[in-house]
Amino acid sequence: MDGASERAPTAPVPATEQAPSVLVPTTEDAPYVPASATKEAPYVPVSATEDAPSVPVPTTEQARKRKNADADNTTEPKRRRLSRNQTNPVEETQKDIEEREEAKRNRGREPHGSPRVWAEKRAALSDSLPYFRIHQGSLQTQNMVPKGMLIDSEVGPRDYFGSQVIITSIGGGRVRDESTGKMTRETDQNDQKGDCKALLGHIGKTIPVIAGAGHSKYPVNPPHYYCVLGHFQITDIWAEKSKNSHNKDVKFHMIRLEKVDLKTRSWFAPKGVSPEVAGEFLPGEYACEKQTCDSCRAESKTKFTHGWTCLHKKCEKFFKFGDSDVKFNDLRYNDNFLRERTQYSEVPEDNPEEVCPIVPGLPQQDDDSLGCEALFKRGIVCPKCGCCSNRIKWQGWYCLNDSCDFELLMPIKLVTPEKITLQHEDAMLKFKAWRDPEIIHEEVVIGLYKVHIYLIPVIPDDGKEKVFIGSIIHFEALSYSEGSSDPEASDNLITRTGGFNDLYEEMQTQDIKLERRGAKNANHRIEELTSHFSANFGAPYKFGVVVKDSVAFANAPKPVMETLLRLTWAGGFGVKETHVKLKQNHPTVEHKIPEDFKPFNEELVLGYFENSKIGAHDDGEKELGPTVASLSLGAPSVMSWHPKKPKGLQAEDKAKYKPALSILLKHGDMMVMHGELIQKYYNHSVTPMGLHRFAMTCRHIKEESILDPEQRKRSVADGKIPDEWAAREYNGTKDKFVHRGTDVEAPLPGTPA
Ligand SMILES: O=C(O)CCC(=O)C(=O)O
Ligand SMILES: [Fe+2]
Repeated sequence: MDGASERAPTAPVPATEQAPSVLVPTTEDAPYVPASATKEAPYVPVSATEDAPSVPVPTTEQARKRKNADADNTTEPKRRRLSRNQTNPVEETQKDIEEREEAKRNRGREPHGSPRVWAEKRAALSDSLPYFRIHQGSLQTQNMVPKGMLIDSEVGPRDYFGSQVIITSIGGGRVRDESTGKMTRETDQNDQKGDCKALLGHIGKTIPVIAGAGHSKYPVNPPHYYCVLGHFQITDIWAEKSKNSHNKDVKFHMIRLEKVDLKTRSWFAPKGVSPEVAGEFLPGEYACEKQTCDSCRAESKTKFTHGWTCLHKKCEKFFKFGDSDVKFNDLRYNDNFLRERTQYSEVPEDNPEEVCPIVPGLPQQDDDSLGCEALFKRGIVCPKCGCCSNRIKWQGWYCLNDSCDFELLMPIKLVTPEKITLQHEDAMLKFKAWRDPEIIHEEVVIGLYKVHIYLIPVIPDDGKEKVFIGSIIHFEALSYSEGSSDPEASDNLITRTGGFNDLYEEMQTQDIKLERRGAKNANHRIEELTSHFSANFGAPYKFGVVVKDSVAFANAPKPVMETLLRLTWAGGFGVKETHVKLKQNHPTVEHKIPEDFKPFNEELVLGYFENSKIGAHDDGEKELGPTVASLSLGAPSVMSWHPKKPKGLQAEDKAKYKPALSILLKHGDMMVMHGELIQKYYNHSVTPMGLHRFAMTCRHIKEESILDPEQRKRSVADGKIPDEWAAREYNGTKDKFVHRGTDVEAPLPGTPA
């Protein structure tokens, strides 16, 4: 699959209603050298200076261009851009320079303690914390209630990061300036929308706060990129003003958060520094004065060293400081505002640690769960070291901290045939098949398969001749279609000894070593993982990605090899039948639909949990032959093909666009795509409708396409079918495994006598 290719982001942002406002923060561009997992390993600070070299992290637009789309995360919010000739209004003042120096000093300081929860990668953080499930943005909300917040690299001149107090601007409504890469605010922030509305409705509420090492005002050198700071109370939200790139005033909102537990020293207070210097105080020690505005009669705190101003944005006196011509960037908060502490009125049932524990509990399987429900695909926080750890392996969780040995294994319970039948019945009620009228549908029955042959054209622009570019062939295993055959019968494809139920059971009981892999921004801090788990057998499919742990056919487990024989039959039959049908007078693109079938030398196994899926992509890498065949086991799933460029539709409307073809792949069904142009003109996607599914897909990797001699040698060796398997074949007409070229039944290698 052109993996990194065209895979549409799959799931919507979980647990939040609005598109996150702050995107990949700017200092995502700054290099972060992950502290190795040991506590002593220092965090190498992101230098606060401008000359910090930047890591070329793709902007979302670049990322889109790079066609990454497989990730198990979020839809990417749209972002407006500033044109190149607009200038960034933020000029550096003397204060900025001093603060930058201070920030540098802070970055040299060791923290007083260590965080209870941490992560090096955003996907691990967001996968593991119920209070921060968003993969982009800085505020998680649920039904407009704030649940958790991240402060990272978007740091304004008045942002404050102390041992007990955090002040930051509320995200939303900013655009990225193309020339500087920084987020800037061009228009007034709407407080009736998004994060701002959610936060304004919850002053006094407590939420966990996470800090990213990209924050230039971090008071210490943090041990990891993302560290949970603890529970904070929202004490103040107010409006301020700054200038946009056209030097016009824009209004936006700031938020002040205060640590709930003021009695215990913060882990992120600098080590060896007195509480007073670290900014640690108790309620009653300081108070910020208030004044009533003589114009709007509302109260505002005296927040700035420049003196009092009305902070009610509709008032005519809003943000006016006497007669002086204040430069907004010069304004600083006064000490009393930073030092006052709010008495937290603790109602026992509202104890934030009970309502939302900073270290969430480990997932637990009950009698009714299989272990592959969506909940079990989430990450965990390691109870030993606090490291947020994605579920990467099919078998369970392994702490991502190299120096921690915690593991939590959770074998999935056997999915019985009865469970598959139930899921199948449910899917039949919900599924609506769809075929574009331009696609020709033919049907033949062979053995116990009802074979649907779809001849696929390039859907023509008006007036042009329709040209066929290949076929999609769906082998429907008859036992699950109308007029199903007797489940007890020995000729039942699914239930017979050695049939699909047995194959499915073997796949479940053998360790196939399925893993989730990096889909987007691989190896970077904002890497996303695929939604599904995978393992490759035979010739390595993707040098660089899956390849390192690809297993040669010689070492592949029996169900993988059995599937290879089954799909080889389906592929050969599909290619033959495609040409039988095309010869019935259908115009084709010559030479693009070969008549000979190139045997498979690769098999990719995908494992799907509940809600896993594979987003739109093609299997059109240049190394691949023209035929791809797959077998489905377990939960039924919807497989759809979309034209890549729908006529007259803008890219944004693509999501609403009907696929050209949608079929239901059921337990035991096989699917063949033949013709390389199908991959050029169409994307496909698969969405399972159940809890547990395997898809095994065979391809032909063209030896001659691998330029590196070492890689080519390995590809040929690994893709070689061991003699005992090569001596056998599947005869689909008779649903039998036979000695190759004969009619004589042959037991499969590894079958108990
Ligand atoms: O899950 C499936 O049936 C298909 C998977 C697929 O498209 C792929 O492996 O490229
Ligand atoms: Fe695919």
